[in-house]
Amino acid sequence: MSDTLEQAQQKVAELRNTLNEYNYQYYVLDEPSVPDAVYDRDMQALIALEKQYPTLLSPNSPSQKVGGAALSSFEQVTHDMPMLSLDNAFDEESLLAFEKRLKDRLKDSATMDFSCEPKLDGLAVSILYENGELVRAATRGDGQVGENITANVRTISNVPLTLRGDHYPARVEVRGEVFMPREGFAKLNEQQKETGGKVFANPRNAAAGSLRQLDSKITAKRPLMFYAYSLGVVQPESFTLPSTHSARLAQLGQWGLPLCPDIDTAEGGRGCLDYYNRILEKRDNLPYDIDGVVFKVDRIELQAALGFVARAPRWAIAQKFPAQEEVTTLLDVEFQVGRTGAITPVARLEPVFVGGVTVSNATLHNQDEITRLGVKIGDTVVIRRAGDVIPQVVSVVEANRTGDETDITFPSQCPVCDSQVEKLEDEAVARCTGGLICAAQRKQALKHFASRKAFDIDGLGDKLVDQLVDADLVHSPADFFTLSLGDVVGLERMAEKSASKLLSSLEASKKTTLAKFLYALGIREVGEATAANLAAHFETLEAIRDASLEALVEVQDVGGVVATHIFNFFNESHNTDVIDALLKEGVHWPAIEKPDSENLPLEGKTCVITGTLSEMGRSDAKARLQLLGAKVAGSVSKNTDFLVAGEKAGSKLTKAQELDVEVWDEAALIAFLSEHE
Ligand SMILES: NC(=O)c1ccc[n+]([C@@H]2O[C@H](COP(=O)([O-])OP(=O)(O)OC[C@H]3O[C@@H](n4cnc5c(N)ncnc54)[C@H](O)[C@@H]3O)[C@@H](O)[C@H]2O)c1
Ligand SMILES: [Zn+2]
Repeated sequence: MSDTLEQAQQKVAELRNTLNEYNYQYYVLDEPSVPDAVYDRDMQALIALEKQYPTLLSPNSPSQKVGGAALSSFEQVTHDMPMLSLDNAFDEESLLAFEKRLKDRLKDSATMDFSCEPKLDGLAVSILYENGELVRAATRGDGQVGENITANVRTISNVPLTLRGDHYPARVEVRGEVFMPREGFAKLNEQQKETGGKVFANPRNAAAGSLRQLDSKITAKRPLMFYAYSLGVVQPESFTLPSTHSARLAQLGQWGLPLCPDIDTAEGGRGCLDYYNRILEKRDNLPYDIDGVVFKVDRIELQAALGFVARAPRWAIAQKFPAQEEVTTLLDVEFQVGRTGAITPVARLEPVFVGGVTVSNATLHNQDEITRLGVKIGDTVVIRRAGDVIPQVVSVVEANRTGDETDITFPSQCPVCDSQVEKLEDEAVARCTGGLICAAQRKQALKHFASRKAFDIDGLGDKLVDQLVDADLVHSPADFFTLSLGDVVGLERMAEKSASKLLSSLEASKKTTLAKFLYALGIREVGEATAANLAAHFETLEAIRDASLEALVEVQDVGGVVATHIFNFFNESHNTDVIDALLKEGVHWPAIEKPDSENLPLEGKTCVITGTLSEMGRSDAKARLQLLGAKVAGSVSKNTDFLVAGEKAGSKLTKAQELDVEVWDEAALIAFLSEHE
């Protein structure tokens, strides 16, 4: 390094300023502005400079202090014994160097035992028990003074309010980590999004934000947990405790304190490295976030001989895992159309190494998420990649804004097929409405069209649809009907016999029903039953095409959302072009004769369907019963006129028998239908 002292001084001042600001955001506001990896790099740079230029060292440097401060809104607690931080190791060499330092200092080269513990990513808490009763709990704060959070800690379900057994010190302080398991974190953020509450960047912030609440009723609703990892003050001093840290942890366990199930012991630095690798491998499958592992000299006597430096014990070290969060630049946003038409904004990133791989794309989920993040193109963004989960943009580093960033505009037209994009008010997802022609949705739409309950085209399975699309022979359903024998025979594994069979089943499928035709179009949320109701209600395709939203909600089982899907579908000209092409190819159906509603055989009757109907399927049965005037309900009551019970019918059948409701088996249903349809 060729820094002059003056340059170094300036750099040190800058780093201290930056780190103090990061500390404030992280410890006071519980809202870090940068990922830990960025903080750790700056801290390591500061430590290196202070080592190189010892005259620059100051007790006020962030490298010498335990980060954090007690908020004045809480009552303050002065710790009887300071709550310190931990030194960090970022690679094998620094861990082995740590072991060597210990041996040199102890002037003893014997292999040492270490207590090995996952480094839970939450916040340190001190819990004081007097005569076995929880009397006080506090945060670490600046290490000397913390915040009194007794009422909040009492709400954490696995923190015992009284110790087990009858042999414990009159006064004992337990230290450990309060954290939020991943599952609870994900649920909490879902809820917060729904209710417009604060969405947390990661489980550590969620834990800190939840614990440092002035209203403990809020804390009580948060899925927090506690694991103990050390003892603080113990009185009377004469109370006999085990002579190793690991045995003391076991003792805490006997008093009823929860311990992390993955703690272990190891021999020497090499043993520690084995443990590190073992836990690293498990990391993604653990139910909670950890940012590394902690190694502590196991024998208390040796710990005492080693002592402390300014902000951390000499006898412990945290070996950090590769970062799961990093910063990078958002270069652009592209919009991808999924198989169901859902449009997802994808962030194109300056490639960055995070979570063990180089990431150059991350999901932005949807428009609401873009709005929530307030993210713009050109921003410095925090990316998170944990396990196999798709990388996410978690926040924007606003401090890096230059003013040249540009807004992200969600397309109003599908980027693949140019059809209108539909976004319902209470749905997060925007969708392409060009279901029949959108290349992104093509295979899915065509497979649905050919399927049994739709056009029921014999011999046209999913694989063949893939082949036809890949060979560029079919773009929309109407193209099926223009296929020539030559087209089909040209495909791989297609003999002439099966090709001509396919053409004749295509021909046969042209004769269908209006209900099947509507179902085959693949309109969102229009299943068989809805399609049948639409057909019965409107009778002709023209009437449905021209129907207003108001007219559509008149149909049985059609609510506002489904009506909007139908309305938008028929108002997309790409779709109506395909429909016209299908009709031109000769697709037809018999006219519906309106049954005389006075004389509908099941008018005014309510029925329930349960069990497995092997011949027709429940939704088909439902649609057909509805066409005959029946109301199909979900549960059996005394107002039920009859129950259709297929195989393996359960509680509904029992209930019907109890209430003396008439029961039809599938054969009875089929007989009734064939007589009345
Ligand atoms: N992103 C930011 O802006 C920002 C700001 C400040 C700090 N940080 C992060 O916090 C770290 C520094 O924080 P720190 O001073 O709390 O130190 P630390 O997190 O590196 O280590 C000390 C803490 O580890 C925790 N811990 C978990 N398991 C433990 C165990 N088994 N035994 C003992 N302790 C255990 C305790 O809470 C303890 O206070 C930085 O390395 C950085 O990753 C980030
Ligand atoms: Zn499209």
